[in-house]
Amino acid sequence: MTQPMIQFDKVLKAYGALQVLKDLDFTVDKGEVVSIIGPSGSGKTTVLRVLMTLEPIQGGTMYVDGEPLNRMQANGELVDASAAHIRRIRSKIGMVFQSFNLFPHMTALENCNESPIYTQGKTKAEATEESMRLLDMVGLADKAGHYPSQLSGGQQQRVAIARTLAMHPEVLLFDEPTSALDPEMVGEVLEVIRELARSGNYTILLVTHQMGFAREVSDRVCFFDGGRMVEQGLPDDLFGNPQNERLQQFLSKVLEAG
Ligand SMILES: Nc1ncnc2c1ncn2[C@@H]1O[C@H](COP(=O)(O)OP(=O)(O)OP(=O)(O)O)[C@@H](O)[C@H]1O
Repeated sequence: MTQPMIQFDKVLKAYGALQVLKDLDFTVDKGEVVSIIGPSGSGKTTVLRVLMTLEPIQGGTMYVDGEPLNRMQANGELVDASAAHIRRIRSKIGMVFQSFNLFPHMTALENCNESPIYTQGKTKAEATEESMRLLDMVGLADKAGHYPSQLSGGQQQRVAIARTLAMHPEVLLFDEPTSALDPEMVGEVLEVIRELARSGNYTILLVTHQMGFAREVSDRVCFFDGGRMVEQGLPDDLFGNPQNERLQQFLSKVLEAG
C-alpha cells in the first residue's frame, strides 16, 4: 500500500472550549485531488490552517509524506517538533488563501521571487526566469510589472497561485480560492486550478463551496460536519447518492440556493 501524502491521526483542535476538530482521522494519497465540503463552521478551513502550522493543535499527530509534522523522533521517542523540523516538513506544502495575501508594495513578479522562502537555492536570474514562466502559466506574463492594486481580484489570485508554485510544493492547499471574487472572475481562477489538478504533479486539498467544481476536479470528496469527516466518496457517488442525513440536507440546501 502506498504511504499517504497527508495523514491526520486523531487530531484535536480547540479554540478555548470550542472543539473544532474532534479526533480527526483523515488521509490524502500522493497525487490525489481531494475536496472538502460542508456547512459553515464545520472545520474545513481549520484542517488547512493546522496543516500549515498556522494554528497549534491540542492532540493527535499530522504526518506529511510519512513524517510527523508536529512531532519528531529524538532518542527513539516522539517529542514535540523543533521549529527547524516543522519548517523542513512544511516546505512541502503551499497554501492559496481566500484573500490572496499578496505583498501590496511588490509587483506581481516581485511577489513571486522577492521573498527568500520562495527562492531558496536559486540565483536572482533563475528565480526571475522561473517566476516569469509561472506567471505565463497562469496567463499573466504581461502583468509582471503590475502592483496588486492594479490587478483584478482574479488576476491577484492567479499571481498568488504562481507565487505558491514558486516554492515547489508537493502539496497544494486551496482555501475557498474563489469566494472573495466577483462572479465573472471565478472561471479564470478555476481554470488554473483545474490545470494543476489535471497535471498530476501535485497532491491537492481544496476547501470549496463550489459543488460543481468539486465534483468535476476531485478524485474524492469529503463532507465535514461538526469537526468530523462524516462521509467521503467518489464525487459522483457522494453527490449522486449521499448516505448521511446531514449531507443530504446540506446538498439540498445548496441546490435550493442555486
Ligand atoms: N481564531 C479563532 N478563534 C476562535 N474560533 C475560531 C477561530 N477560527 C475559527 N474559529 C471557529 O472554529 C469553527 C470552525 O471554523 P472554520 O473556519 O474551520 O470553519 P469552516 O468550515 O471553514 O467555515 P466557513 O465555510 O464558514 O469558512 C467555527 O466555529 C469558527 O467560528
